[in-house]
Amino acid sequence: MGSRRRSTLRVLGCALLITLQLAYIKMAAAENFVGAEIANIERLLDAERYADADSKALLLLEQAYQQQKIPADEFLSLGVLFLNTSRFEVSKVVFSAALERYTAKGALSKMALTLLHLATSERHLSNYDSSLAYVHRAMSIAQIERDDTLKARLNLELGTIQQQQGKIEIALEPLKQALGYFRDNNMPSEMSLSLLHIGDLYSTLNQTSLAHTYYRDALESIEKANDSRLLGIIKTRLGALLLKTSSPSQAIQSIESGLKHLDVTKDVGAIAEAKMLLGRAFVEQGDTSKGRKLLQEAMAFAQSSGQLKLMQEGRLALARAYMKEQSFELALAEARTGTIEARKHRDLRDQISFLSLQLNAFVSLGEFKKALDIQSVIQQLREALLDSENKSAIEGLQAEIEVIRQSHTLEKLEESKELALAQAEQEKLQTTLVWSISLAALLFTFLIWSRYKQRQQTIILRREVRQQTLTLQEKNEELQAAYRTLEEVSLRDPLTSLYNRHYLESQLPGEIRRSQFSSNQSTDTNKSKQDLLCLLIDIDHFKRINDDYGHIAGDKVLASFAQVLKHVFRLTDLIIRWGGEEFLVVCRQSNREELPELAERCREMVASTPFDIGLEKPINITCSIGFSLLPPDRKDDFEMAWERTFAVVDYALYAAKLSGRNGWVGVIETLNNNENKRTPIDHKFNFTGSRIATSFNNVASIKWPDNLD
Ligand SMILES: Nc1nc2c(ncn2[C@@H]2O[C@H](COP(=O)(O)OP(=O)(O)OP(=O)(O)O)[C@@H](O)[C@H]2O)c(=O)[nH]1
Repeated sequence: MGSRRRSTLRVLGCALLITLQLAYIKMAAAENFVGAEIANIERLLDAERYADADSKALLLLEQAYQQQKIPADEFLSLGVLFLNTSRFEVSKVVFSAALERYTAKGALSKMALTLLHLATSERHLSNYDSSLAYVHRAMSIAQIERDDTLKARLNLELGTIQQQQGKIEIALEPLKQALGYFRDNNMPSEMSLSLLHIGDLYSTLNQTSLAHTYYRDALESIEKANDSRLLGIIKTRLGALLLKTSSPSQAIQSIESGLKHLDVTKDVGAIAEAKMLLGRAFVEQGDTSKGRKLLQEAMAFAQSSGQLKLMQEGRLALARAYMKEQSFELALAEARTGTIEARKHRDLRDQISFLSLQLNAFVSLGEFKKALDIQSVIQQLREALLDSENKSAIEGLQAEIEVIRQSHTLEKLEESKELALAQAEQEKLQTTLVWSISLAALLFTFLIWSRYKQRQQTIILRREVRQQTLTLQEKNEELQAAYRTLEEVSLRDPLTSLYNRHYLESQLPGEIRRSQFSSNQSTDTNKSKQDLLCLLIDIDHFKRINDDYGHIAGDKVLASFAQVLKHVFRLTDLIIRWGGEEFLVVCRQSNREELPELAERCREMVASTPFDIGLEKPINITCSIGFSLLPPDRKDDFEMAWERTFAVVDYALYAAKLSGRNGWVGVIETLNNNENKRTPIDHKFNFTGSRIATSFNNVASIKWPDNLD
């Protein structure tokens, strides 16, 4: 008997071991699969088969979503691959997936790193607002984590964004902060990159000798680190500077030497930038056809990777080349397109450059009236630019004045300290003299001295207390920022940025109490805006969208759907992603009579909005809505009121779906005396009667769920 039990146990043990091993092998196989796919994608990128690499990466992402298993670290490194090959649209999508996963896991450091990469991708695509938003989110995490290296890297990115936005003076501050940190911590590559960007700023400001010094420093710092990519970039920037000081042949030499370094690295983005510069240099030297060829090559790359800034730079150079060749009409066409693009992106400097070109072309064509018109537009733009630069400069000056004021105060303090010391010395001499005369004088001097000492002690103590208070304040602010970040993470749905049901649960009891209190307080005349309204909205046949176009397209529809809801409802209404493709809206300070109008506005807006899912044509969708007054009948406690309301709107939504979708059904209010026949909803929720509204023919045509059984 005993031996049989032992052998049964052994068999069970073996089975468990095999199951565990199989699960492990399955997991390892999935990871190996992702790893192998990423290696394939890397090979495609190396072979410059970008379109194939893009679609393979998106497919991999889709599969990961379907299996609901996103290996965040692998996707982070995949994103970096795309970022380094200037495929910014794809890198954005891949980083977003990794960020979603890291956010769910609460991995703060990884979140911050991914946010930084997202900021870089958005910057290259000239989406500066999003880029800045990502940097600020990452910065608050770096603060919580006290990660100074990350802070410095974020400052470097921040300065680069501001530089590209044309905010030259403002950009200098974060770049110098980053440089200081990298220098103190002996990080040559990062230091060199910061020096390079500061050099760029001075070059934009036409302070060429300062720019040259920074570029030289950047070169010196990188030569030790032997980083070909940076070496190449710095040499091309030096070339750009030489071009400014009108030495095209020297510029060509420097850029070509830079290109040699870059060719080894296969950094296609940096190579395109260098080709752009080389093209400009050839145009400047007079070899316009060679220059134009290089410019067009670089512009094609800028277009394919969505880099507007680079595209505009190329367009400007191309227009100048046409001017040199006296092809004024062609130059005019390029300059016009450039002006329109620059206006679209509110880039004043670019607008002025392109308009100046148009001006020259019109003068050359003898069209002086047009030239004069353009001249006055340029003048206005220059004033606007001066205005915005003045504002930045004034801010900078104010900061400088504050620093000078502080240093003056310190100097004064120092002087008074020296005076005090001299006085003490004199007193000491006198004391010695007096001491030799009488003991009483000695005692008197001792008293003065001890009082002076006491005062010193008090000053030191006060300073320490002030310091401690400051540190405490800083800690308090950091803690509050950390709380705010954590609250954001747990109360928002990452896909649509709408609040989730946890948020509703935290807000609703207060709202219900407030509504009940104000409707008890108010007279009949001002009761009109005291109701709470509840609408449950569900996208029709959403599963088909996932099945037909894929999960990523489904996600895009959900995100755009949330935007439509924000248009339909007021800022003060609570819009919640209830789950999947279901959304719940609670309207405050409303009147129950508004319910049908609101539901119809929402239904109509959704049905008439085209939803872009990345295909050639947008798709159309519809939604169904169930609604009710909140609460529909008795003024119960919060739990009862909310449970009953949700059951009613859910039932009404189900009825809307059964009655044909793309419509709404709901309860405006319940009635104490009922003259009409009770509907299935009255029976279901024990209402004496109710006022029902619907978008379908009439109340009698509604197909109620219970009628089906
Ligand atoms: N893309 C995407 N799909 C989701 C998400 N959450 C839920 N879904 C899908 O939404 C679909 C909901 O399908 P159903 O509940 O059958 O409803 P439906 O197809 O909209 O049909 P009706 O509601 O009856 O009109 C399911 O296929 C879910 O997988 C999400 O966050 N993203």
